[in-house]
Amino acid sequence: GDISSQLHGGYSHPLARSWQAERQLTKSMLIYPLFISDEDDEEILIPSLPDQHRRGINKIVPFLEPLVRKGLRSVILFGVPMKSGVKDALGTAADDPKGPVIATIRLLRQRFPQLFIIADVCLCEYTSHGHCGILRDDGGLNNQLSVDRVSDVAIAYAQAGAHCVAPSDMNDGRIRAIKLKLIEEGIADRVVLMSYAAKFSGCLYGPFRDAAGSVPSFGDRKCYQLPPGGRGLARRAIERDIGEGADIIMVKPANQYLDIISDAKEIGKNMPIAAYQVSGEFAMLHAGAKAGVFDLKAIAFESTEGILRAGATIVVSYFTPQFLDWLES
Ligand SMILES: NCC[C@H](CC(=O)O)[C@@H](CN)CCC(=O)O
Ligand SMILES: [Zn+2]
Repeated sequence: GDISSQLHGGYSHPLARSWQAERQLTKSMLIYPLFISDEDDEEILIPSLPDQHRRGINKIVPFLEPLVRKGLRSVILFGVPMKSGVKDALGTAADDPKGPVIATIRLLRQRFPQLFIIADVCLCEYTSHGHCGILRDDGGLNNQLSVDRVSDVAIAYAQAGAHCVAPSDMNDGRIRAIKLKLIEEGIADRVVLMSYAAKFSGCLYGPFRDAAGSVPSFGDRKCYQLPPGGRGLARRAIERDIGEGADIIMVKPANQYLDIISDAKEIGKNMPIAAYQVSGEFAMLHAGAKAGVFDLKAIAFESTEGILRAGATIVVSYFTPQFLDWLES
């Protein structure tokens, strides 16, 4: 037939096939989530999140040493207060100078100078009600109080030495508030502001909430995380956060939201786009592999390469430790 119908030759060799990808997965694209307990010697497997643990500050360095040696470049910290009586309506413990996140930021900065430390910023792990902000009497989020509090926590993490703060709260205007406070503190030039700009409500965060003890005590997050059908709303949230000063835009979840990642890349064409393969997506892949649907390593690569194909060059992945081995070989 007509030679123009012949495409097979262009991908007839493994190297030619790899050349078809616009972006190749490398170790430096990967961010590894860590759950930091306030029980210093704890190291507990998280049943619903395969291969992941909640660790106290005394267990973090020995765990990270081999990973850093293998090329781990970045971690994102989630504080998990396990001690009783810590949580309150304001999430006061979030920026406790002796709390797990601030202590771990300081420790990791000192122990692993090359490691890029990202602090997730939210209140849901620290509030008695489990919501990502401060509540009004009617149970909704008080936007001003929530934004004031979230931005204060972000500054505390930055002052403690976090290279990057990543507010996952989804309160309106928190990016602008954090950027302004970073400028006021004179540290805006040394802190990356990564916005969870398009973060959707839905059913894919269950294992994380088990791990972090951050299940809302009532209601849900549908009034502040985006509705899964809201593609235009996500585009508006991305545009807003870019305008408010975000340095990196993150989309979350990832594999169920590849169109949003490509929208984010189109809108934020001049900036890096991150995506978070969340706990439910990760656990689902493990369940599929366990059920014999596919090989775990194969689906880890195929799902992550799909996230890159959509336009992300930064991936928050619970597969990171294995990728450090798989990308080596
Ligand atoms: N701050 C919200 C945490 C949020 C899940 C939730 O809505 O509870 C994510 C963490 N940023 C969950 C991440 C995950 O499921 O892996
Ligand atoms: Zn939250």
